[in-house]
Parts: sequence; C-alpha cells; structure tokens
Amino acid sequence: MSEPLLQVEHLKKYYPIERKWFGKQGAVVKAVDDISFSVMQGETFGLVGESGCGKSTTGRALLRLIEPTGGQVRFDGTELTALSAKELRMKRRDMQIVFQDPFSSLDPRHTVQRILEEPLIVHGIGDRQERQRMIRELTDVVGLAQSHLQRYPHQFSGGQRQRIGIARALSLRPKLIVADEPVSALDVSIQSQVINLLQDLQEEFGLTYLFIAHDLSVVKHISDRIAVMYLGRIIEIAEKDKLYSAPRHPYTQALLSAVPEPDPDMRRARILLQGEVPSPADAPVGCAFHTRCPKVMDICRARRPELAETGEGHLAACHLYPDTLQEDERIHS
Ligand SMILES: Nc1ncnc2c1ncn2[C@@H]1O[C@H](COP(=O)(O)OP(=O)(O)OP(=O)(O)O)[C@@H](O)[C@H]1O
Repeated sequence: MSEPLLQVEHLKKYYPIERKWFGKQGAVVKAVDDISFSVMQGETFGLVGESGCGKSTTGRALLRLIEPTGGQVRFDGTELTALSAKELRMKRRDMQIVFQDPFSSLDPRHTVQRILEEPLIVHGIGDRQERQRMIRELTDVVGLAQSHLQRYPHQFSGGQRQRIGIARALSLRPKLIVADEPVSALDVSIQSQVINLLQDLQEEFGLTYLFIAHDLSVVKHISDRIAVMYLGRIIEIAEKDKLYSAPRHPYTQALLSAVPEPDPDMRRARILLQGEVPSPADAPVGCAFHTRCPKVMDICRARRPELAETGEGHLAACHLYPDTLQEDERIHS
C-alpha cells in the first residue's frame, strides 16, 4: 500500500432544481460539494454517512457513470475527467462497481452465464471457449456452483445474487472496485459472508476498494481508512483505528455512539442528534452540521471549516480544531 491508485480532487456534482412559479432561478442540489481524497493501491477506503449525504453520487461521479459538475479524478495515472467516451470505455475495464441491490442490477431475462459473459464480449476478451473457462473460474472464486450458470437471477437468494454481481465486476480483472453499499440489502447473517468474500478476493487479486456504507459498523471490519460524509462534504478522514478510538468531529462521535459495542468497557454514551439533516438544496451557512451539533460555537454559524490535519493523517473539518481555520481567520479570531 504505497502509491495512490485513485486521487479525487474538488469533486462536485450539482443537480439543477426545476424552477417552479416563484422558485429561485439557478438553484441547485449540491449532492457532492467539493470533496477530495486519495485511495492507495491495495487499500480499502470506507465512505460513510447517512442516507442522502452524497455517497452514491460520489462513487458514480468518480467513475463518470454520471458526469461530475467539477473537479478532477486521477486513476492509475490517467485523468478520467479528460477522457473521451471511447477512452473511458477502455479504462472501465480497470474500475468496476458493485451495486447495493443486485436484483435490480442483474438483467432478469438473462442467465448467470450470459450476465457474466457480457462484459467479456463487450471488451472483446477471448474466444467463446476461453470465455467459458473464465466464467467457470469466476463462479468458483465467488463460491457459486457450475450448475448455477444456467439459472436466472430470481432463482437465487440475496446473498447469492450479490455473489453474481461481484463475479460480474471481477470478470474484467479490475484494479478498483467501488462497492456501493454491497451488503445493506442483505440479512445480517449473510453480510459477514459477503464481506469476507470481498476480503479474500482483495488478497487474491490485489484489488483496491472504495467501500460505501451508511453505518460505521459495516465498514469497521473491512476498511483501512474511513471518510465520513455529511451533506455533500467530507467532514473527517482517518485510519480506521484512529477514527474509532478518537473520533474528532462531533458528527462522527454521534455516529459512533450508535454502533453496538459488545464490550461494556468500550461502550459509549449515546449522542442523540437533534433535528433533521438539512436539504442539500439549502445547506446552512457556515458549518453544514451546526444546526445539529451539540458543541456548536458562534464561529460555526458564520464560517465553514475546511478539512485539515488534526494529527498525523487524521483530518477533520471542525472549528474545535483551530488548524481548520484559514491562516488569516486565525489571526482575527
Ligand atoms: N438525479 C438526481 N437529481 C436530483 N437530485 C439527486 C439526484 N441523485 C441524487 N440526488 C440528491 O443528491 C443527494 C445525494 O444523494 P446520494 O444518493 O448520493 O446519497 P447517498 O448518501 O448515497 O444516499 P443513499 O444511501 O440513500 O443512497 C440527495 O439529496 C439526493 O436526493
């Protein structure tokens, strides 16, 4: 784990809001609002936050499955945002996505055989015989039986369907997999099986993961580093152990307090956040979290804190840590 495989800089995705009678012209939903992070080769980078904070949009925009509004994405030495559609198609081999709901992402009219063969055909890989061999190998590595190949998606359980989704993502031997809530739709008993499978595959194929989840307990096991998102922005990034043992941002502290902890000595007092997440179409001025923050200060209502180092490799966007103020702001505060 040394070089970044993926570098995301100032990524933005804004959606225009349709103007109603007296609506503000030019109003936008800031689904992803200027976020930056890197994912190292071989790393699992967790991206966590409540529903609607922009996790899926981030995953899709960086792969250019949707077009970003702004920012740069450098993947394996190539600037993705500068590629033509054709160049992007070629690059897609190296970066795949696994979706939350494998049922809606697998064509119900096709057998597993066809689902797994399609990406190979699209990318002109092997002849028919060679593709058959590759598909047999793929079914083995994800723990499906050869007899499953002639069946249709609806004939499988949720966990098995996710194995098919993972096999499809793996078929092109990608370097990066964006796993967008890959276990959220599964029973808890099945979740750990799928997470273990992803870990085994990472080791076997040297994969790098961007692992998206809405709660911190799911990413705890699998991630090396974790970024926490709130209202379209990253508010904290740290190595997993640091994030769990010494969370900096009051929002991360609240999320962590909701994670069930079997060890009574490690249990945290539950921090209940007041109010709802504001709309990304009308984010509060200053720190977007100030309307719900139990530690809110005057400055939080006026100035937005930048994501800055609060310790080695531990970044937080919070005025509790003075380094997050700009140089000139510090002088006057
Ligand atoms: N096509 C779209 N048009 C307008 N707004 C959108 C569109 N897609 C997403 N949004 C809005 O952008 C915000 C971020 O959505 P996104 O799906 O990325 O969040 P998320 O964190 O992945 O949530 P979830 O876990 O519920 O999928 C939400 O407010 C959502 O309503």
